[in-house]
Amino acid sequence: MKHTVAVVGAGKIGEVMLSGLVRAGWPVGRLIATARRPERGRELAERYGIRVLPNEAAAAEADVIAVAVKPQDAEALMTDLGPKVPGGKLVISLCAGLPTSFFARFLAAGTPVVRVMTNTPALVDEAMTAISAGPHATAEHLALAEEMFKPLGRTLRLPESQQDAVTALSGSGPAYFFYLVEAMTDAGILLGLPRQVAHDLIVQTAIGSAVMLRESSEHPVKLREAVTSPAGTTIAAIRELENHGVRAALLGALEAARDRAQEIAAQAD
Ligand SMILES: NC(=O)C1=CN([C@@H]2O[C@H](COP(=O)(O)OP(=O)(O)OC[C@H]3O[C@@H](n4cnc5c(N)ncnc54)[C@H](O)[C@@H]3O)[C@@H](O)[C@H]2O)C=CC1
Ligand SMILES: O=C(O)[C@@H]1CCC=N1
Repeated sequence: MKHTVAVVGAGKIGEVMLSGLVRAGWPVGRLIATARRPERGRELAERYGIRVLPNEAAAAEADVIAVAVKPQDAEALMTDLGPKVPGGKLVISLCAGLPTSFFARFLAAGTPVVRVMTNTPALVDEAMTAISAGPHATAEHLALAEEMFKPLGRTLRLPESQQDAVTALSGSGPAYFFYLVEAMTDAGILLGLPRQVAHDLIVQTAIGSAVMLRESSEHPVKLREAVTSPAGTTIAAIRELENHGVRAALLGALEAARDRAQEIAAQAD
């Protein structure tokens, strides 16, 4: 924790990351945020006691520069900031789609770049973070990225070629589960339950199922079979899911998310 980290573009995911680092005991004097709007900067400084600096000053002071702007804003940011990033810094990209080679284009030769895809459950220290080495990133740089993201949940090292799939699966993944909970709560209302009761029932069911998935050594198919009684209620519901092509819809949805990541990269090329 002797490193100073600057989160450039501390919006939703940047704040999730900063809040996790603060909870993990990263010294607040070693955390810097940058923000486009001054009121956003003041909000972050008040909420976390961290410093808020302009991009260039943040990059000069930090050893680790985490880029958390939208991919569509990355080119403007890097055109301006990239040439001003002093040598010897580690650049971590949190951006969906953009390859590390995109960032290398704007940075001094030899600047190490690491690509990270995390997710919002970092807010409750249950993130899934995938870390990939880009140009000039050594084992030491990957270990430093892990040191930053491990307190926020699980981390995994993967080749960068798998990052668009990771983005589709675990980066966007929380949204799919929230969407399911939303839809199942509506279903409970359709069946006559009060909204709050339906919400509480499905949230606890989601938590219980997630803990079983993590802690039991059983395959998900086995876990589902154990709920599915012959001629029972569950199989009646599963027939409906199959009739509506929910499995195929999920395959298509994740493919669309992966394709969108590739499109973002192509647009930045
Ligand atoms: N929201 C999520 O669950 C996840 C997002 N990501 C990635 O994180 C990045 C940010 O996403 P969000 O946090 O959702 O977006 P966001 O829009 O909430 O945050 C981006 C922030 O960057 C700021 N910004 C833009 N240009 C700037 C500049 N030149 N200087 C300083 N600040 C600047 C914006 O004002 C905004 O506050 C994206 O690249 C996205 O792909 C990655 C994993 C999960
Ligand atoms: O929707 C997005 O593009 C970002 C990347 C992963 C999660 N949110």
